[in-house]
Amino acid sequence: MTQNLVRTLNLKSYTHGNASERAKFADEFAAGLKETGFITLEGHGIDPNLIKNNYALFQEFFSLDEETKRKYVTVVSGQRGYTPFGKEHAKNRTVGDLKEFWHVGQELPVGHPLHGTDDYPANIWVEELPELRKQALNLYYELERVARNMLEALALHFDLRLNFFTDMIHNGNHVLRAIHYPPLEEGMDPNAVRAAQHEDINLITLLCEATASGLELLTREGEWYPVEALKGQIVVDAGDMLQRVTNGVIPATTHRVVNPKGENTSRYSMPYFVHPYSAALLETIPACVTEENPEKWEAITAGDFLYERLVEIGLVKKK
Ligand SMILES: O=C(O)CCC(=O)C(=O)O
Ligand SMILES: [Fe+2]
Repeated sequence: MTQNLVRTLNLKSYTHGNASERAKFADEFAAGLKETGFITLEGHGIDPNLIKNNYALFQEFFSLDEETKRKYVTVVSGQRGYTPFGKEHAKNRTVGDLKEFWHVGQELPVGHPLHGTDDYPANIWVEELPELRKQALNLYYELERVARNMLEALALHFDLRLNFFTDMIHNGNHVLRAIHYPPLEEGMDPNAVRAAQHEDINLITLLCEATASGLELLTREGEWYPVEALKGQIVVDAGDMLQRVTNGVIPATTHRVVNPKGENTSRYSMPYFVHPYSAALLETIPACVTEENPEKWEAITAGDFLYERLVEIGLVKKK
């Protein structure tokens, strides 16, 4: 494979461009999501040191002893704090993925009607790493800013009002997930993989460059293809919720993380799952319904959709 299938875009041509540059960015973003499901993004303006500091702090967290880490396992929903190794599995699989991770969620102001509700449990923080809170929240809101730009561009592409998606993600239930994939151990389940093939649940996902390769996308021709990001790039892909509101015009991207082929080392990554607020209705964009592409899904709230999927992947028990 000589040519890179994944398009690289520069966000500055949207945020600082003229009308035609903005339209070009929007159309290329949508084209990338349709062709391969991924694009790599430059010019997003996130300070490389912020990403570096977060990786360093989360690496420190994952290297704490098991007993200390287990203090941060939450009972609420797996949506905040620590999830131990092997718990999450892809939809329709029973073997757990070879990863442990930490979740940071939206912080709503005290007094906000949704503050502290089941949908927005409070974040928990690591006593042993007091610096983590500030660094993780800074990254969280920087990624939210980039997500807003990307979703506004998508609205432009679909000829919708520009705030069509950004209204949905106001106080969105986004999750920043810091993942550690430890080195493979001898005697592990031969079927276990770092992250089995799946689609993300949310609208779009932004991933700061991981510390090692392994991420792969499934092409429309059914072949696995490595997604490589250069230092400082963010990779962006489409989730189930975007597939749903676009009536499949933008399919959810199937991807996975394969086990290391060369050196057996840890891998760290930080996906940011961009979610609507829980009561937002996932309704089909009328222009995405045509005679050849009749409406596929009924409207559902983002919260109900998320709940169904969290049960399927083992992070939440059915009520
Ligand atoms: O680790 C990665 O690069 C991707 C992880 C991922 O796909 C996920 O957690 O949904
Ligand atoms: Fe994913």
